[in-house]
Amino acid sequence: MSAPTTHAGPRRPTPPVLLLVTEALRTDRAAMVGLLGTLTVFATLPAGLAVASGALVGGLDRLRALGWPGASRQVLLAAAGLGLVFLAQLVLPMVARVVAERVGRALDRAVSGRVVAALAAPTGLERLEGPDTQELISGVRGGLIATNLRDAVTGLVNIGLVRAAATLSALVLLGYRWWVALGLLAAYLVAMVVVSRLYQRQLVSADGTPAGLARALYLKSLIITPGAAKEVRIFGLADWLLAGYRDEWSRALARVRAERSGALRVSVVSTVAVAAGQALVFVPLAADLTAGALTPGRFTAFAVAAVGCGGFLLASPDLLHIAVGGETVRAVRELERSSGPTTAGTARRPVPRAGAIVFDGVGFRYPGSPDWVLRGLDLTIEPGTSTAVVGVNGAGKTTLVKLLCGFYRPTEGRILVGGVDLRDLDPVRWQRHCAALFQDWIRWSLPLRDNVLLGAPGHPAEQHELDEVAKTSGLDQVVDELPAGWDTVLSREFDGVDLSGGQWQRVGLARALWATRAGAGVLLLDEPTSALDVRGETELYDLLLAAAPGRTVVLISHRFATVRRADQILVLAGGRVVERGDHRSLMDAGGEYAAMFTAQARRFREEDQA
Ligand SMILES: Nc1ncnc2c1ncn2[C@@H]1O[C@H](COP(=O)(O)OP(=O)(O)OP(=O)(O)O)[C@@H](O)[C@H]1O
Repeated sequence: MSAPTTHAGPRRPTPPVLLLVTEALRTDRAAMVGLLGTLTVFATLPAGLAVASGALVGGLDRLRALGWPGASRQVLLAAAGLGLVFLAQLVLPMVARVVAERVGRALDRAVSGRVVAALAAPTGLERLEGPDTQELISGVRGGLIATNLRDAVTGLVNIGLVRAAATLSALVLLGYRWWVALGLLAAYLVAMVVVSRLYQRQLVSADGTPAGLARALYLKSLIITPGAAKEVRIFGLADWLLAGYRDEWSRALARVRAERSGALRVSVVSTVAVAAGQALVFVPLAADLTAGALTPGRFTAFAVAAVGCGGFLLASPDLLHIAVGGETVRAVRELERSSGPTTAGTARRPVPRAGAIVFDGVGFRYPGSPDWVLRGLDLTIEPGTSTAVVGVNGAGKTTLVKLLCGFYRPTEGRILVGGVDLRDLDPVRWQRHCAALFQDWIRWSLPLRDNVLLGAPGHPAEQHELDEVAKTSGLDQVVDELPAGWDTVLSREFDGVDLSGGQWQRVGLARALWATRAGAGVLLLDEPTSALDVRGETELYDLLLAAAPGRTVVLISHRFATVRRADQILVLAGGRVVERGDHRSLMDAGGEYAAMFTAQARRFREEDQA
């Protein structure tokens, strides 16, 4: 049953100004209230200017008629008022801009932190890989959010200052002739709508720009990234990367630039048209002055008010900054909304201590992809046993592990853990229960000790336990050779050392093992030892199994010498398990496994003989 509809049409999106003001108030209420107060005071200044200059001219008029000291009080008061207004007009915008800068920076920090928190919160990867999220991530990483929000808050203040002042000036004109004030206001409103539309169009044309800019910056960064340095040199990629960077950069900005020049033309035309309207106000004013219907003082007050209305004409980039900042806030709110249910959903059952892992008719397509990676997948992994998964490249082995970790939900079918659907388990506890080493595990630029301990942050680190883990993963020799042992930073970038591929793999294994020590019951290894020689890998696997008694181990490997030791071997093809059994039974069956094993064994024999 679908949820009852609460409104007839799509809801109007909240205007960017409102979004920015509410977020800014949430971030730094005191500064924002001060800012709004400053704006309110500033808004009265042009009206004050009109009144004070009118009073001064009127006073001078009286002075001519009455002389000193009869009109002196009015003249002096008006002059003092005028001076105060000028001073405030000078000081208040400066104060407002400084406060706006502070609020903008605070907002930027808060929003960037919220994006990171929202991205880190979900246990699944779907949201993280979505194109909208990618754009936000590009924005956070490239510092674009920082610029967006700071410029938007400053823009709010700039526009707020002039618009508020212009509105009060228009109100002063009401005291002259209501139809003049309203006519002028109507003309300005039309111009404002036209200009806002133009900026909105610019915003639409900027859609996708952050992603384009991020691609460009990525290409440029490759030229100076140590990790890419070898290939950049050996294949002579520097020129190609630089050209690609320039190309992506200008393509990303091409539409924005084209739109910007169009916008400039139209805003100039609308500004001139409205300025002409404003000038027309001086016709009745002059006529009334000449006819004696207006005193020189009142004429001056209204003339100054008419000029003060010019703030409406402002078609500045601030409007674009406000629109962009508003969109950023909207996107962040949307991200937070969509991240919420994944973490705080209904799935709260504790992880069963015992019981098999069962894939029951599991089918899976990656979000947005029409292709089934797995379909009709049935398999059982008994607790405390080892299972090896084999299959050709792209068969879906890693995908199977990712589903098991709860990074994605099956498109169809279900995964049961001790009889409980994975969807109903507490996702965070389940992920802590799985220790995994993926093909692309992280090489933290941190001391070796942290590289291992991060397998279970917060778990008390006893040195003898760390040493045992190092022994099991073959890391002990590496520790002995490192200049500062466990405290050696594993990165040259941070004044440390770098390890070989095989040594790094042992670090990764030690991390996964540390997680099992901390209580993880399932050990998932996705080609964890591909950089080791065959003998090293086989020995290591034996050690691992011995070091993780009672743990459920799932191993993905293309090395059959290792695979053969598993209690159960699954052959994956066409998205399903096509063969299962232990090494002996699969060899006896003479199927795909036997063929792959024999081919690999023959190759190794030939290599040995050679
Ligand atoms: N994040 C993703 N989004 C869309 N498709 C993906 C994603 N990750 C993997 N795939 C696709 O899913 C299929 C299975 O990939 P998977 O990595 O599970 O294969 P594999 O058996 O582990 O391969 P290999 O032996 O090469 O590691 C491939 O066609 C791959 O392109």
